[in-house]
Amino acid sequence: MIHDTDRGDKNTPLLRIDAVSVRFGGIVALDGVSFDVRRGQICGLIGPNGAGKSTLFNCLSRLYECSAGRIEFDGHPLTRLPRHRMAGLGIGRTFQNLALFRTMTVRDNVLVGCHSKHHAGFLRNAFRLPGVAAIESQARARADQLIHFLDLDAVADREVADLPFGTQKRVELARALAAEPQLLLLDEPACGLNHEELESLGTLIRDIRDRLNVTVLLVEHHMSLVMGVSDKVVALNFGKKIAEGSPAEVRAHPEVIRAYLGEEAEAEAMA
Ligand SMILES: Nc1ncnc2c1ncn2[C@@H]1O[C@H](COP(=O)(O)OP(=O)(O)OP(=O)(O)O)[C@@H](O)[C@H]1O
Repeated sequence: MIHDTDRGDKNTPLLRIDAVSVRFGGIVALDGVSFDVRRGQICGLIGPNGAGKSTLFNCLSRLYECSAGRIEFDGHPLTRLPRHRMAGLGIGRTFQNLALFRTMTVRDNVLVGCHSKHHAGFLRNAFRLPGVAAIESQARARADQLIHFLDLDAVADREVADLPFGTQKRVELARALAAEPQLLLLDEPACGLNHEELESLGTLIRDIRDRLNVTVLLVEHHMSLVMGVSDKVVALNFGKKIAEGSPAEVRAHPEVIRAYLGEEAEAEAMA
């Protein structure tokens, strides 16, 4: 619908995490974690509380610096990029606790996302120089497409603060997609959703990949969602990668069972 279909070399992983470690004083939040995410993949990242999932997301958004290791995005080292170059690079993100402009309408929130990619520059905007109107109308068209894609037409002109939590989460998704990311980082998208919303979330994540050509890295505690939607799953525990593979492989991995359920459950599962 909206995205370029062929960006970058198809054989290079879109995201390469290579021996990444993050330390906070004496705490090792990530300890030599490596894995790749291929273009067009939905990759689930799981692990018990404190495993290091958010720390990894924060490294990908450059909110945290890696203490060691390297992250490559689309073949380029992300770890050396200045923070101000992150906007427009092609990594979109949603947050566990929504990060929306609550007193703005749905449409304006999505437009903010469009402008983070196609800003016309302060002087151009201030003097309404040629090109500004075209950029503005492209942004509006794109916002309308995404509002429709996320089934937000009926609330497009309502203030975000007045909407149910599940709807606000879809607004956040629309805004992240408005910047035309190649990679979308979803931080616990199922958290706080009701049963019905949960059911449609899996389909929506697949649609984002299939119809918008966006690669997805998903942190999620809701196991049936992450196992149902992911092409591959990476499991962390105490900052280390303990398993990587298909959902079925990771679900059956003894270290994953031990991390989630304790050693007794592992013995039961093996029996
Ligand atoms: N800014 C920080 N300062 C100090 N310690 C931190 C910081 N951020 C994370 N940590 C620590 O790093 C470890 C990994 O935390 P992280 O939040 O990445 O885990 P998580 O897998 O996302 O957990 P959850 O599922 O509960 O969100 C934890 O021990 C946490 O306390």
